[in-house]
Amino acid sequence: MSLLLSRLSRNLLKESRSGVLRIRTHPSLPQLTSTTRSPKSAYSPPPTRTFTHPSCTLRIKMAPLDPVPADKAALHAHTPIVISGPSGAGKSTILKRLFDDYPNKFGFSISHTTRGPRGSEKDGVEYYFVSKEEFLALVDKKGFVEHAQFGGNHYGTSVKAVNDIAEKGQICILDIEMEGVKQVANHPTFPRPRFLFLQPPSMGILEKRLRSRATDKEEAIVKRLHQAQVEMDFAHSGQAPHDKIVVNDDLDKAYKEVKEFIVGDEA
Ligand SMILES: Nc1ncnc2c1ncn2[C@@H]1O[C@H](COP(=O)(O)OP(=O)(O)OP(=O)(O)O)[C@@H](O)[C@H]1O
Repeated sequence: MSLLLSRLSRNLLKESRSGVLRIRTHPSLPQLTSTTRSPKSAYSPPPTRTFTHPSCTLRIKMAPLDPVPADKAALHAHTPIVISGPSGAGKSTILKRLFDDYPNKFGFSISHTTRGPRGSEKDGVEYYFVSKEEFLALVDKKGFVEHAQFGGNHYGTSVKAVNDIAEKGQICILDIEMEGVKQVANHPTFPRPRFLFLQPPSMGILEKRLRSRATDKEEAIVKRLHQAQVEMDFAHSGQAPHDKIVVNDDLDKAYKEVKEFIVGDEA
């Protein structure tokens, strides 16, 4: 029986890696029969597979790795760009210029959230509004390229939402913070995007810009500066996936560098 179990676990390992069930038993072993209880919807818990052998019954929860397949051809043709950098580094300023210069070339993916809609927000427009159970089921299925929890609510960028942009023939721009960057870089199936880090010239200049932006209270500025140092340390740690670091000192110069990185020959 232990031989049977070890064969089963080896085969199940193969299945969980490939997402395809392959049960190959040794000819000397009794035939195994299996049945699957399928999930009711895309967000339901994973199916259960029951293996029956004359001496025992094995019930295993299947958790396929890639139930939300990435459209690799579209993502290759329109490779998403992950832009990150400390708050106040100038990401929005530079992206706005880029979108103005290249209307229709870029798209932002629609995120999922477990928070309720506010005001006139509509499902599938500002966000996909889902329940916590639906969100966590998608997390289990590796359906998010990155996700996080803020203020008791979950937020995430789904593989499908990024696919949708690439399938429309646009480059998806993901403006995300450090933990999200790590998740995207380590996603088991999502094709590697291109990573750009926007860096302020110095912490002193970043502080000045945050203060003159005048959108935050003192406490928030102190928090942002602390986090900025963490992000800068990560960016220069040798562990970061960044393909390019642009220092945003002179805005025109920084924009030119970002543009060249993102649109290449078209710049
Ligand atoms: N090169 C630059 N020189 C001077 N000021 C700049 C430069 N780049 C951006 N700024 C200013 O710095 C402030 C912060 O920029 P911005 O809001 O684009 O940063 P951000 O990285 O998008 O921040 P957040 O992550 O908080 O959204 C803005 O007031 C912007 O006008």
